[in-house]
Amino acid sequence: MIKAGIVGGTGYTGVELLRLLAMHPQVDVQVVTSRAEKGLRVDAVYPNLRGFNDLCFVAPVVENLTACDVVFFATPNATAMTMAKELLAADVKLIDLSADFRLKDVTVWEKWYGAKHACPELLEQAVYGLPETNRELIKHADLVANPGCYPTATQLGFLPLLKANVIESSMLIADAKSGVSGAGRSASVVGLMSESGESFKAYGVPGHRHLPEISQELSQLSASPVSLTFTPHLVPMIRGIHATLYAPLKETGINLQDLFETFYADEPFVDVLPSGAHPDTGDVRGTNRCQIAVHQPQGGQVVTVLSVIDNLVKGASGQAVHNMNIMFGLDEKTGLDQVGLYP
Ligand SMILES: NC(=O)C1=CN([C@@H]2O[C@H](COP(=O)(O)OP(=O)(O)OC[C@H]3O[C@@H](n4cnc5c(N)ncnc54)[C@H](OP(=O)(O)O)[C@@H]3O)[C@@H](O)[C@H]2O)C=CC1
Ligand SMILES: CC(=O)N[C@@H](CCC(=O)OP(=O)(O)O)C(=O)O
Repeated sequence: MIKAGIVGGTGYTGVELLRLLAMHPQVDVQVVTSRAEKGLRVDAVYPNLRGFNDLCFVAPVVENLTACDVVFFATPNATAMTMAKELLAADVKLIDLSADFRLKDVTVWEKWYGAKHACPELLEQAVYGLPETNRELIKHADLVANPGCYPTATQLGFLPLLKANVIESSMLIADAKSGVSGAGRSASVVGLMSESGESFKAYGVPGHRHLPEISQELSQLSASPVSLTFTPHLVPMIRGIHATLYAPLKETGINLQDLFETFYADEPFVDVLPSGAHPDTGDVRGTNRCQIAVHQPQGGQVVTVLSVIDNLVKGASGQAVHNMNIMFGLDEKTGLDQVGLYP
């Protein structure tokens, strides 16, 4: 059994990790941290875990985690980087759900995250954990930077088109919408029912911190430079991301459906829907799946890709478990092969 620890076990992605790992046949969660709930039983704070977890929350300190084989950081940005070096030195593999190790250039990271990076020397060895692009590197990684939720939905939609070099990579548009759980569990005015219910707004239009992440990763796959306009929106739902992606086609006679189906034929967690489909976030809720549809409206010059995920699963904790399966040589679907909730 793989001995796992979770730092930040009371947040939305931490609790989602606890749910997914409770159903994983080869993982034993041995440590779960929380500063606020330290000493309390996990299943007293989260009764949905009764019968699946008899641990108590402990403090997030290195000494509590060094006996683990793998530690997941489900913590705010700038937290994992304060403990990563010591844990790696103790032979613990790390999967960070935050953005601490996603960007390769420390000056770019410090600009977008507004903090000083505590261990820029680890950025080089960190592997960006999008299995669909980095599977071979993830197999041998000790430190995995789990992708952001918007970047996951966006990259998976653009990837087949960029790899096939059939779109103008300097004119990409990503119009993405997220449910409110994307903002985490901390209390905030924007998360109030009376603020986000029955209402819909864009935010981060001048620049969102996921822009450099998406640009960095897509640039590595593209034959020509990538330029992206990215607009996130907050929608009144709890889970889910819907990304509507646009790009000009270099030519119009391409069989886009065939291109996407072939590209993702062997991917366990990317499901290309039949021609003409309109994916629904409700169909991937609670699953590690990304469902994608590709359209060419009126047979014109622009390709429109629709990409949906559950932000807490494929956009965070499910993808983290997928990465763990790859790092430990398990069948990639272990613990993740589930049918979504409906409705
Ligand atoms: N929500 C989402 O859809 C997604 C989130 N992410 C990323 O995953 C990470 C976690 O997100 P989410 O679960 O939403 O966040 P939450 O705000 O819901 O939870 C944060 C958790 O971290 C703990 N924590 C906070 N500060 C510290 C600290 N300094 N040291 C140790 N533990 C700390 C908190 O517990 P306590 O304070 O009690 O210690 C809590 O358990 C973030 O970096 C987020 O950006 C990535 C993709 C999607
Ligand atoms: C709806 C909402 O607020 N979403 C968050 C992004 C989700 C996330 O957690 O992103 P990181 O992992 O990169 O921090 C936001 O826009 O800040």
